Amino acid sequence: MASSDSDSDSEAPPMLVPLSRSAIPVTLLTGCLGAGKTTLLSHLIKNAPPGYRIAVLVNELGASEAIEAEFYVGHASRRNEGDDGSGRVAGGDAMVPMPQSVMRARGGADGTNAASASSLKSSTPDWVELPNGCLCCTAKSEYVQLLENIVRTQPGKYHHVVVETTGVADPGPAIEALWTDEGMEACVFLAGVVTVVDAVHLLGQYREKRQNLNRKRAGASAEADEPAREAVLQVAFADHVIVNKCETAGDASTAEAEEAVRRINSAATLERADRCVVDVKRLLELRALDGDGAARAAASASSSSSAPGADESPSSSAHFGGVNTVAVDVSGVRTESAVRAWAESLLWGEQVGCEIYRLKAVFAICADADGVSSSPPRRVMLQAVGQLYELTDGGLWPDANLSASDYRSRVVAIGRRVRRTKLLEGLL
Ligand SMILES: Nc1nc2c(ncn2[C@@H]2O[C@H](COP(=O)(O)OP(=O)(O)OP(=O)(O)O)[C@@H](O)[C@H]2O)c(=O)[nH]1
Repeated sequence: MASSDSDSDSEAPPMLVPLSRSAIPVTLLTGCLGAGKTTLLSHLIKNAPPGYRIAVLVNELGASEAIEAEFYVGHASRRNEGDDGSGRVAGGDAMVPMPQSVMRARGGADGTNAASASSLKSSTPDWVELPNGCLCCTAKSEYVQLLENIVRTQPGKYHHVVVETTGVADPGPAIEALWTDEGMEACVFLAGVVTVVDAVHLLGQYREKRQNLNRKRAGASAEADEPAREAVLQVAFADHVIVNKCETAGDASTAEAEEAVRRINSAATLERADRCVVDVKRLLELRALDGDGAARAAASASSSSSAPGADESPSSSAHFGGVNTVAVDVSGVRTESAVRAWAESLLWGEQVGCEIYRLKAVFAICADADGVSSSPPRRVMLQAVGQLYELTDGGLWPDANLSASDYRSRVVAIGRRVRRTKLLEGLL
């Protein structure tokens, strides 16, 4: 319905309708303190295609009880106007994030900050109010609403949203919130999880974890190993990992860091970088959470994670709190009901003995949930994040002339204490 709030509105030119009304991708950016997340944001914003506007939401857990929330808005087009959008970003060792366009608020006790919000609103149209609260544990609904605000109140303004989680966050709840909120599906979708790791310090963080575990066994506090635990989780939940600071780390340490990433999560794509100079197009076009993303990840999980016995090797995951990747291939066709029963038992069962963070699979399905059979079978992709899962129909299996036993389904699981035998239960 047309709005006629004021005379000025009626005289204004009609609002431009975005060329594409499709949902806006949201990329979740994680990584340990100092790994290079801000450096990556700066690189993304400066090198996005002209006119491609990225809203960046930063949520940090401060040293005190107070939560600091910031909202940056990147203007990719400024680089074409002789201004990189920051005034201070380019050059030098100290990378400073988009300071000209930073808006900051500290929420009040009631979760709002009306006074500063209104003064900021008057000075900039880019203000979005962020209630107080931690993105990853208490502010799920506010976080979702904020993203809705960014997209719905300024239609057509942004082409992409990047949410940077705090440097010590477990990204699981944030991913689940984004992936599941039905109200958001109309205007935004989770495009993928990008994790920046520091090639110089990654292995040190994991070694620290082992030391902390030893200390814990000797009676130290349970919180002692939290940062390292989160470092492992950030890699485990990733769809794309940027191994940063490679030049400083040198070839040997970089290779070791890559090997560590692969052992935790061999389904994620991996990219080396210095100062997070990465392929911007690849990052902006990441679509990891759809059916095709599941198929790509399942196909590319390294063969080492599918080797029988690899999951039982003490060295495979001991350094990483038992977090590993296991890939299995199974032949034959299955019904959708059987696949759902298998997934629910694995993800929801109380006696499973493992904890699944991400699950990606491609199945040959001979009958849908209503029992309607298909010959050739259908290609159905499965994605799971934590306890949530989704099946996506990929159409008829491309090769129609196989005998039933020649269809090969593939499952890749990333989690804690994942075992081949456990994945295969209910599939064979
Ligand atoms: N030597 C080197 N330093 C880098 C590289 N990338 C980033 N840095 C520096 O590392 C420091 C941390 O980088 P940031 O981008 O602020 O890291 P961050 O992940 O945003 O850090 P937090 O916000 O504290 O979590 C900065 O001083 C960067 O300039 C790199 O490839 N090599």
